[in-house]
Amino acid sequence: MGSSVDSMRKVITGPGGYVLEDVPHLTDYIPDLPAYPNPLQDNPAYSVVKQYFVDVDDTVPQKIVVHKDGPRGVHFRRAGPRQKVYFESEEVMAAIVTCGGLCPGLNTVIREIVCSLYQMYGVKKVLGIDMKEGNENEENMGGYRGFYARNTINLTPKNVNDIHKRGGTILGTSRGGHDTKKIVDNIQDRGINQVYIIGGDGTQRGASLIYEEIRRRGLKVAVAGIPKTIDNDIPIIDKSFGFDTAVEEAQRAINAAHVESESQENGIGVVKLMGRYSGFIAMYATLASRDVDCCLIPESPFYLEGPGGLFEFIEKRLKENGHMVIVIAEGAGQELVSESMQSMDKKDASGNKLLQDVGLWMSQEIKDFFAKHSTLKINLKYIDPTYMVRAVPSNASDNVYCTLLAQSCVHGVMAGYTGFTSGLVNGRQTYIPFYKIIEKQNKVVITDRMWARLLSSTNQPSFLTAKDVIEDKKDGSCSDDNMNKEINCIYHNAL
Ligand SMILES: Nc1ncnc2c1ncn2[C@@H]1O[C@H](COP(=O)(O)OP(=O)(O)O)[C@@H](O)[C@H]1O
Ligand SMILES: O=P(O)(O)OC[C@H]1O[C@](O)(COP(=O)(O)O)[C@@H](O)[C@@H]1O
Ligand SMILES: [Mg+2]
Repeated sequence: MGSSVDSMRKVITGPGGYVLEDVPHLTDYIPDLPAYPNPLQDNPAYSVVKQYFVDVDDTVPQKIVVHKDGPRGVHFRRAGPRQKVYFESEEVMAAIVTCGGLCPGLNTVIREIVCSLYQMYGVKKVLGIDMKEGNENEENMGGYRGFYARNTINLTPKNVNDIHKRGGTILGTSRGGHDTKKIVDNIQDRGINQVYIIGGDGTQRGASLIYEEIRRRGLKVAVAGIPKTIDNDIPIIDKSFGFDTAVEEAQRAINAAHVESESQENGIGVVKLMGRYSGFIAMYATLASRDVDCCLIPESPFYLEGPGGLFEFIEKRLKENGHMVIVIAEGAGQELVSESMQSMDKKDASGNKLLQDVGLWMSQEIKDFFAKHSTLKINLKYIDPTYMVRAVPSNASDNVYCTLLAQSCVHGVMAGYTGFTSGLVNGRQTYIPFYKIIEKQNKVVITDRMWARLLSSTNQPSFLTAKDVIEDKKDGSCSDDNMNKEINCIYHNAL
């Protein structure tokens, strides 16, 4: 076995091309840290479970589909309770923060972190980095800004008892305002030694900077992330929590579009769904619904006019069926909108591109085209349920998923791991180092099998020429990584 460690990466290699992308541990920079027996060994609920503690050498492969002659490949540390912990119950002062956009399941994760700390590890001090109510001052918003607002809420199993039944986050959230030094000063001032950060790709980037600064200062503070993204755009993990709920909620809008369109002559229902850079919600909602005739996502450029274009397809489908439903992800076709409207290059406080309303724009373009160039008299209804899919409470399967993510995260932190994100990889809970989570964004690969499944289910044009496909494959974007993710998404959705 070989190993290489720098301040960012801990990589262990083994026979047959085995690679472990390990996560940092507090003892990497505080060598004489005392360890204690895990209190779970005396917990009646767990002590009867054979092999409840995870073997330190257990790891989970990133790819489960491998060629018989291929290397064993990248692995991640398996999550779960360890024999030893590096925090005594009484010394723990934990903090939980939620950042970025909303996502179903945020409250479930908060609840389960609190309950796991209290009930499994006997911890009594858990703070929520909270939004101060009734004050419009920017300093008092939730998310990372909440660290400077000096506003915390004591979280106990009692006061989080039924929060998982509510959408949103009881702690509030925000975009922008990440100041690493100020945040770490605040963590130090308050005596916080465990930080649980729930958020998307931007949040995990921020969490990674916080971890690095804490390590630079040599503090005994563990930093852990729980990946949150409604868009499912975080790499490596099978899927993000709340995604199933969002897809389910999107069905309601698609159903409405279908009922509306079917009830009128040449009815067209247009539904806009979330997906700034990645079209996973639109793709899965389309595959689930079977009422959708055309799904448009940011990863698949499309065009309106001429042979093989959207207008031609709409006309054909209306002549065949008398009605149709189009699902469009909000990030799709942005270049077309910019061409025809004044280009808007604005960003939000976190630096995310602000989008123009492609659904509204496309609906108008379709109406104009049919008014001017077709004998068909269309009836178009535009449905925009974007925020509805993320403001709802998480469904049953997401609740279970959130619970396991939160428990895994707490076990990892108590065991002294830091600088990691808790994530599901090939159906197993793992610890993934921050740098792997933030190195790229997960996108739908339109030359992979899942998109082909969608195209064959809707029978829509691919808007791609053979030349585009060859160039896309040359780019290497047809990755095995994504293939694995898709296989797993199907597997989990099927459960
Ligand atoms: N590159 C970055 N470095 C540090 N903090 C970041 C970075 N990108 C985003 N953040 C912070 O993370 C928080 C959430 O980011 P945002 O992009 O809005 O949502 P999400 O985490 O869901 O992607 C914001 O407070 C933002 O300032
Ligand atoms: O209007 P807001 O709150 O900025 O949120 C809109 C955006 O949030 C998203 O849901 C993604 O947000 P996150 O990266 O925070 O998960 C996008 O799909 C959408 O464009
Ligand atoms: Mg994001």
